[in-house]
Amino acid sequence: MAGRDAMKKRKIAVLGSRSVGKSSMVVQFIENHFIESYYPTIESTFVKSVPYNGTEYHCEIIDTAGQDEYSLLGPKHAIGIHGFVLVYSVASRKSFDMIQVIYDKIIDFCGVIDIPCVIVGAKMDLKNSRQVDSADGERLAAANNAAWVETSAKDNVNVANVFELCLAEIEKRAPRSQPEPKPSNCLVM
Ligand SMILES: Nc1nc2c(ncn2[C@@H]2O[C@H](COP(=O)(O)OP(=O)(O)OP(=O)(O)O)[C@@H](O)[C@H]2O)c(=O)[nH]1
Repeated sequence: MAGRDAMKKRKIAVLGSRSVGKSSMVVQFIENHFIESYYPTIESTFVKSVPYNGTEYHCEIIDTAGQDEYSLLGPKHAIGIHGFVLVYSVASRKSFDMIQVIYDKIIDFCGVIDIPCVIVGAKMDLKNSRQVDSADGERLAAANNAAWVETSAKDNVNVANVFELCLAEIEKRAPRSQPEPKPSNCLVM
């Protein structure tokens, strides 16, 4: 009999400052094209079956509205999230600085010390306007026990890796004896 493992469900929330490229990254992953224009997101949910490590994962990817330091985590918005993708633009130091702020809000809200998380340096094609070195991104991820990758939705570089890394972070924390990891019950709005 095909068990639950044949199609595991995973909810992934994509968070970060405004205009860092969250929607473009998700749309490139789901629909394989790049959005040139900027349309601020309210919230969109996408689904995709993602093969990882010999298993098909039914991923629900929640593309959230851009965050700032005043955005609040509200219990009314809390839903079961298994993994977090925190996105900054390599061309915006401010968006990079927001990553720790968002990370800490999630940790505080969930009352945990560690979450399955991938930190993403988006827009790596913008070589001439880079404000964040790769080494800074790697250091931030290491300090927070998170995975890290740089991407370009425009050139479709490393976009699929983001979601594979996120599944890896989720699965790393899932006890082998239990079929489903406990959702972290958090969503930053
Ligand atoms: N050069 C370049 N531009 C990008 C890339 N990804 C996104 N952009 C552009 O950046 C702008 C913002 O992209 P969005 O994907 O809408 O950003 P967002 O983070 O979803 O924005 P919010 O909805 O406000 O949170 C758009 O004009 C995109 O075309 C990329 O990889 N390279």
